[in-house]
Amino acid sequence: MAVNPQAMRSLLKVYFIMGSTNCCQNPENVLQAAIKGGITLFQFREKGAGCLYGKEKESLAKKLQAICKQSNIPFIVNDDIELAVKINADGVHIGQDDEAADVVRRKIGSKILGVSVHSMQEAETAIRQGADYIGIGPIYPTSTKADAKAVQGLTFLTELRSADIQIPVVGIGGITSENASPLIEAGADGVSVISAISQADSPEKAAAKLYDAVNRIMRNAH
Ligand SMILES: Cc1ncc(COP(=O)(O)OP(=O)(O)O)c(N)n1
Ligand SMILES: Cc1ncsc1CCOP(=O)(O)O
Ligand SMILES: [Mg+2]
Repeated sequence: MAVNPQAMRSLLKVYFIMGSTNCCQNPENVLQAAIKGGITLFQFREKGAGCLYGKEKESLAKKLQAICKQSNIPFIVNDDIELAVKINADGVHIGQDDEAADVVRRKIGSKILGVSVHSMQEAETAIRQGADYIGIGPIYPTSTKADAKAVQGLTFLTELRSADIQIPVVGIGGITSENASPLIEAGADGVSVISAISQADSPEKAAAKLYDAVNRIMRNAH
């Protein structure tokens, strides 16, 4: 763990994830609007059919990183540890099919490390190997990730919190401002979304709605 858990929890409230293939508009404009709306953390996830590679990917990453920097939004890179280190991103997010968390921790030093987990065993390993937060999901059905695991609802999150595992947790998969409530009530520290913001007519309004919903639910739940 490299980041203070309380600070990490605040950053996870509205965690926007996006790459060029997720946007119907220019990704820079989408990110700028999402930041105006109130997102608290950003993950660059350049992945899937038609995505950018090499220099083009790096160039977009740097543009989006600069936008985040202007507003003090930490910039996380999905999967690509080399890119994250090269451009000095604020952190990385890895899953179970990526490099092991302890290996990644050694490569990134004190940057933020997020790990996707789907079971108690994976969660315990991620914590032992230095994760700052874990991502769990898909909570609801999603069409954004073709190879997503089976929908898990709130079962695993509930099991995790019942076992008194306190690591910061963010939920992912099919989350909107309308269905975020049970997730936060079950103990998540925030929501991570792709399409709810990137596919919205107004990414700014969509981000603001999510921000308001999460804060309202947290006030009532805790
Ligand atoms: C916050 C967050 N949670 C989960 C994921 C999914 O990671 P992973 O399972 O490695 O799948 P890909 O995103 O790499 O396709 C995530 N990216 N972010
Ligand atoms: C990256 C990822 N990992 C699990 S579900 C998912 C996709 C989330 O996208 P959306 O918020 O559009 O359902
Ligand atoms: Mg991954």
